[in-house]
Amino acid sequence: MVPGQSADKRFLRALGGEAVWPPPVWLMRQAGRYLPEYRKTRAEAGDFLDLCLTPELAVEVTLQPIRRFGFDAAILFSDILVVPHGLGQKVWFEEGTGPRLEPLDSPAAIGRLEPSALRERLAPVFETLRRLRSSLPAETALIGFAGAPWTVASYMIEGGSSRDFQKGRSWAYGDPAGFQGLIDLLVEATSDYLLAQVEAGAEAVQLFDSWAGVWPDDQFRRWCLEPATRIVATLKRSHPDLPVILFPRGAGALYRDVAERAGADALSLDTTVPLDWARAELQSRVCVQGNLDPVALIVGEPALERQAGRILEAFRGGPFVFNLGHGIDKSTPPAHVERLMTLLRGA
Ligand SMILES: Cc1c2[nH]c(c1CCC(=O)O)Cc1[nH]c(c(CCC(=O)O)c1C)Cc1[nH]c(c(CCC(=O)O)c1C)Cc1[nH]c(c(C)c1CCC(=O)O)C2
Repeated sequence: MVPGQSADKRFLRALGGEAVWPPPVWLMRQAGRYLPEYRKTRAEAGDFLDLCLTPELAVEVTLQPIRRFGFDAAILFSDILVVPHGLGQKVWFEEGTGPRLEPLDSPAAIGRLEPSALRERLAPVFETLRRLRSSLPAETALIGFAGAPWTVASYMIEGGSSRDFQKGRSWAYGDPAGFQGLIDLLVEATSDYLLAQVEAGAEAVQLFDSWAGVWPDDQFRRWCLEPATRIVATLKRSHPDLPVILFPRGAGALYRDVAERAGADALSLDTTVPLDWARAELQSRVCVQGNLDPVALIVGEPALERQAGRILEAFRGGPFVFNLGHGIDKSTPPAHVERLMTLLRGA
């Protein structure tokens, strides 16, 4: 058990391999701009990074979707880009353009990162988790998270979002040893960051590899699968019972390699993963989580019931957590989330 973990929570039982029915549910990006109460707190905070690093506000926005919908798990409110911030890279969020970073453009710039400062710089995140553990309902599990090394590296190198991550991929092909240096640094920083989250009260952790789907298979194994495997191993060395969820978004057929080799307890499936294949090849090995198209949730009925129904039918009888295939969109009507919860609780 991880510190203070309670194994009777439905979400944790599913991650442990039980077929829990009706299935536990939470939604990626469940705290966010589709909620009016989030927009209000966000306006008070000013800067997005301040919202992430002010425990009082981060606790409030984490709890907002729990109060409204009663999800089985709360995910820490933060962002994957607090890790570059914790390493000393300049990170800011611009209205309309999304995240911006001072680009890391040389091996020398990697040398200037400060892994030893990360725990102190991100101390407010751990305080947020401690407060959440004492304020969440007894049946609600608390999820910690981090971005996976490749996805975080891609933002660090590009200096923000990108369509195809050409700079990061070019570095990996042109100077694999140098790029490995950055990935290794991120494997260690991410493992340490997640360990600190667990010590502060996270009962499960999810690793988001949102851009895992851009690589040929050999590069995927080197830059996505291997780093994730190392992080899982480090976490399990200190906390053998800590459930770990991996989200190699867009990995396609390579999801099976992840299920077989990474040592994770659960895989979060993106919207394109075929249900029958996932049931046979993935759910036989790990708990699966997913994978409703966020657009079906924007649209609502009748598409919502049809799409949610297919997923429930496919994964019933095995370890399963209902979720989206990617984060909830800001244009989603909260009433559609309400409708989804009614459907799921009556499954
Ligand atoms: C790639 C990535 C990021 N952040 C994250 C990922 C991986 C998951 C994915 O692929 O969606 C993960 C993330 N970001 C956020 C959370 C909070 C927890 C949750 O509710 O799930 C989580 C788990 C809050 C956020 N992170 C961000 C917001 C919106 C900021 C705002 O309120 O203006 C939220 C609620 C900002 C952010 N942060 C990031 C981007 C690209 C953006 C801009 C996009 C946008 O504006 O919607 C980086």
